[in-house]
Parts: sequence; structure tokens; C-alpha cells
Amino acid sequence: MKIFTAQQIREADAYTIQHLPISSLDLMERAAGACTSWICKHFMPNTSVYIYCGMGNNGGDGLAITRLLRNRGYNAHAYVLHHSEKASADHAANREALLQKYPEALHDLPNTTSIQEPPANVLIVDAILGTGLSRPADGWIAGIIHQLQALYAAHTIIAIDLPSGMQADSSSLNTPVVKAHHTLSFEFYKLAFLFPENAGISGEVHILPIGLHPDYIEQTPTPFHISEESLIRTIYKPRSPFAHKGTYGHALLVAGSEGKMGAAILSAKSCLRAGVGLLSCHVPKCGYTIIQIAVPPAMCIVDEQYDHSSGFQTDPSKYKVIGIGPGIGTAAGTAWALERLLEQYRQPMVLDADALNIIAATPGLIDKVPKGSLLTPHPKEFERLFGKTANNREQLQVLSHNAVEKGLCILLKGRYTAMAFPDGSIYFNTTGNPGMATGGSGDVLTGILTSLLSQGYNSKDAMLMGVYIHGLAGDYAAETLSQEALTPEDIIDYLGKSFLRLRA
Ligand SMILES: NC(=O)C1=CN([C@@H]2O[C@H](COP(=O)(O)OP(=O)(O)OC[C@H]3O[C@@H](n4cnc5c(N)ncnc54)[C@H](OP(=O)(O)O)[C@@H]3O)[C@@H](O)[C@H]2O)[C@@H](O)CC1
Ligand SMILES: Nc1ncnc2c1ncn2[C@@H]1O[C@H](COP(=O)(O)OP(=O)(O)O)[C@@H](O)[C@H]1O
Ligand SMILES: [K+]
Repeated sequence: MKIFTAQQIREADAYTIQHLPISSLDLMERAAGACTSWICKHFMPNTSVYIYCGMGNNGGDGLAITRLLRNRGYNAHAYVLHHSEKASADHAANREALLQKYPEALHDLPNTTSIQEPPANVLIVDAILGTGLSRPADGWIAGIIHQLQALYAAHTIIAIDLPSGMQADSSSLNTPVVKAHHTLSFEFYKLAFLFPENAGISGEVHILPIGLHPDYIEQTPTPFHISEESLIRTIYKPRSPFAHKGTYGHALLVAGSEGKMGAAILSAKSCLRAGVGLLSCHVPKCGYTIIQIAVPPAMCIVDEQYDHSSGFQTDPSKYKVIGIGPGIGTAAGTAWALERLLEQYRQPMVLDADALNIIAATPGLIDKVPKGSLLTPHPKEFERLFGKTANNREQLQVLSHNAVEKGLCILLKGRYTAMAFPDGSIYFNTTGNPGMATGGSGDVLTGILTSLLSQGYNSKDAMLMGVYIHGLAGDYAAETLSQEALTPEDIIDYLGKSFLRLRA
């Protein structure tokens, strides 16, 4: 699914009106109808609903929703906030329609008043500002937004299109924004919903289709996408009936150190469960028995040292792929070994955890990483690699810039893991849950990505599919076990169910 900017959404709106037999007022009626149906499905007919409306089309939606809810027996009231002298044309038309049919439902609030605390159980709808927000809200309207924020604890708040004050394409850090329990967003996710620092502002997001023209959606380029199951299904390649273990590659995982052999076990087990043909693990001497017993299908290359600095005597290019990082530590010998490896190995690799920390601490080393490699930092590792950023929007720019400039596939882990590719595209993953916020979940991802590269998936496909099935396995695990009880081993155990879903 594409994610469009506020400007592109306006163009989609205009294109639809121009190319389909539908007026802008009818499109607003359709949008308001979709919101009304959603509200009617979730709240009883005699519910009291206070709808706060701005002077633009977001407010127009609110006025239409008031009328449509009244038609269906709800005690709906529109409060029009006069923050601007001029109402949009469709706002004015819907004001008139409400006045004609339900004059008692229309209340005007001049720009000197404040919002009265509604009686208990009143449902609040925020239709003050939508995608037309041209600057951060300030003055009287900022005060109104703060008053609505104070009602969050006692009332259910539903935002229309996006919470008022939120800019569709930017971070809402330090700006006044309504906090909603639900957001009914038209046709598309907004970029701002996906930023960690906007967490808790939009509540649950529900995308309501309103029939914007499919040609505009298809033809209009955007770097931003949601990674969806339909896309992953096109990537997934079932195994060939004539396959043998050589078909799916020989992968090398460089992982573990004293006290951190668990990271090596997790990435090795997930690599096997994700379908690799052959797996060798490069582990320090202290990890030999551990890995041999814990992961019998894996072969083992023993480092005579404790830090991976010996044991790469054989030519590493014989491996289809190398995954390096989980639990390796950042000792000088390990950094030396990584640098030698990057000099010798020229195919796409997977670099995670301490491999990234070493790269961050060694000037120029990132330029030696083979093109098409997958880098999997969490936010702290990202900051070490690419520096501090002012907000999540800027962080996304830095992510994409580095992916393009260095020819790497770089992700940034989180609720909606962002994946940036050398072609400039950025995808957000939606699978996964807070049960996965536990040490070792990332090691599992490293194993999966290494496995998919080994099986011949190209770098972009491996990252998109690997991140998706990692989250999906976590979701399956949480369904049966709860988020609290979920451990990284459970993600590995449910990988099978994720593959079965893609096959179905
Ligand atoms: N997508 C679609 O296809 C469809 C979209 N639809 C709906 O249209 C919405 C977009 O409507 P829109 O363009 O009229 O803008 P909107 O958000 O109401 O704001 C404009 C008003 O806000 C004001 N204003 C701006 N910034 C401000 C500030 N900082 N502080 C204070 N005021 C500020 C600005 O005033 P001015 O800048 O002129 O002073 C003007 O009065 C969209 O979100 C969706 O709900 C559906 O109806 C149909 C299909
Ligand atoms: N709240 C969440 N929602 C979705 N996915 C999550 C959430 N918390 C963590 N994850 C996923 O779990 C993984 C954690 O990785 P990481 O922080 O590297 O863990 P570790 O280094 O301990 O193995 C990432 O893939 C991340 O996207
Ligand atoms: K709104």
C-alpha cells in the first residue's frame, strides 16, 4: 500500500473529482458516510456524540457526520470552532444541510470561548483540522487542542482523518495535537502514524476506503509504502521438488562470545528454520560444545581465540552469504577480524548488533561493506552509525540517504520497522507486537535474513520478507502464549506457521 503526502492526497481528491462522475461535496458525503458506519458499528444508537468541527473540509466532514448520525438515531451535536473567518465551500454546504434538517444540533463557538467538559459517556469526535494543516496549531486553536487532550482519560475520542494538529508528513514532537483512541483515516496511512515519537496520538488507526481514483493511486510515485501480505506473497518462492541441500546455499554465521553464546544459538536456529541449505557457525573456542549440542544440524568452525580473530583461514567467498554480529562483542581482535572479512568478502552480507557497533566506531569501514548488504540496527545502533537526529522525520531521511548513497538495504527496528533500499524506496512493516520487545528477538531476525539471502532471494526481497515473517511468527506466538510470555525461541517455533500462511 502506498503512503502519500498531504499534497498528494489533495491531488488524489482533485483527480477523482475531475475523472469520475462525483462532486467534491459527494466525496465528502462518502467520507462522512464511512465514518458514520464505523461509529454505528461500534457505539449504541442512543449514544450522545459531540463533534468538534473546524472551518475547513475536516470540519465539513464533522458537520456531515452529525447529520448522518442524527438520521440513525444518535444524539449528535456539532460544535463549530470559528478559528478562521472563512469556511470552505463544502463546510458551508454541510452547515446549511445540518441547519435545514437539525437546527438544534448546530452550536457555534466564537474564538474566545473554551470547551465545556461534556457529561459522562459522551463520545467525542475530533473534526477540527485534517490534512489542510498549514502550520503547527497555535493561539486559540492550540488551547482548544489542549482542552481536548484533558478529556482523553474520561471520554472516548475519535479523530477524523488524523488527530487535529498532527501534520500528515512530519513529526508531531513538541506540537499541540489531539490525543485520540481511534483515528478514522481516509484511504491511506499517513506517514506521521508510523513514527515512534507519535506513539499514542492516533490510537488505533482504521483505514476507510472512500473510492479515490485507482489510476491516480497506481500512477503516482511515492517512496513510502506499507509492506503488506499481498506483496510478500509475490516475493515468496516455494521450494522446488528437485531441490537438494546445495540449492539453498551454504551460509556462515559469525556469532557469540563468552557469556553471549545464546545469541549464536538463536540466530543459528532461526537460520535453519527459515530454510537455509547448509549452515556453518563461526564461534569462539568457549562456544564449541555449546553450539554443537544446541544446534546439531549446524557445522562449527572454532576460533582458537575468544574474539573471532582467528579461524577465517579458509576463503570466505565459498559461502553464499555471511551473517555477522549477534553477541560477538567489540573487542579489538573482533574489529580486526570484521575488517579483514570485509576486505575479502564481496557478496551481500547481513550485519547486525556488534558488527554495526564496530562499523560505527571505525571511520571509513562502512564504505567497505559489500553493496546490497543488509544492515539491521535498532535505534541506538542507528544513532551510533549515523548520528543523532532532531526527530523521526529527519531520522527517516538519514536512513534513506545512507541506503541510496552506500547501496545498502538498511532497516530501523521498531513497532513499524522502516526499511530503506538503494532504489530510494522505504517500506514500513506492520507485523510484530510488543511481546517481541525482549532481548534476542533481533538475533532471530539476523538468522532469518541470512537464511533468505542464502536461498537466493535478492537483498530487497529478503529484507521485506524476512522482517514480515519475523513479525508474523511473533504475532502467532503471542496469540497462543500472550505477549508477556513470548520469548525469542517462540518466534523461531512459529516461523513454520508463517511459511504455511504464505503457501496457502
Ligand atoms: N482526502 C480526501 O480525498 C478527502 C478529504 N476530506 C477531508 O478534507 C480534509 C482536508 O480539508 P482542508 O483541505 O479543507 O483542510 P482542513 O484540514 O480542514 O484545514 C483547513 C482549515 O484549517 C485552518 N488551518 C490550517 N492550519 C491551521 C493552524 N495551524 N491553526 C489554525 N487553523 C489552521 C485553515 O485556515 P487558514 O489557514 O485559512 O487560516 C482552514 O480553515 C481532510 O483531512 C479530510 O477530513 C473529505 O472531506 C473528502 C475527501
Ligand atoms: N513493540 C514492537 N512491535 C513490533 N515489533 C517489535 C516491537 N518491539 C520489538 N520488536 C521487534 O523485535 C526485534 C528486536 O530487536 P533488537 O532490539 O535488535 O533485539 P536484540 O538485539 O535484543 O536481539 C526487532 O525486529 C523489532 O522490530
Ligand atoms: K481531525
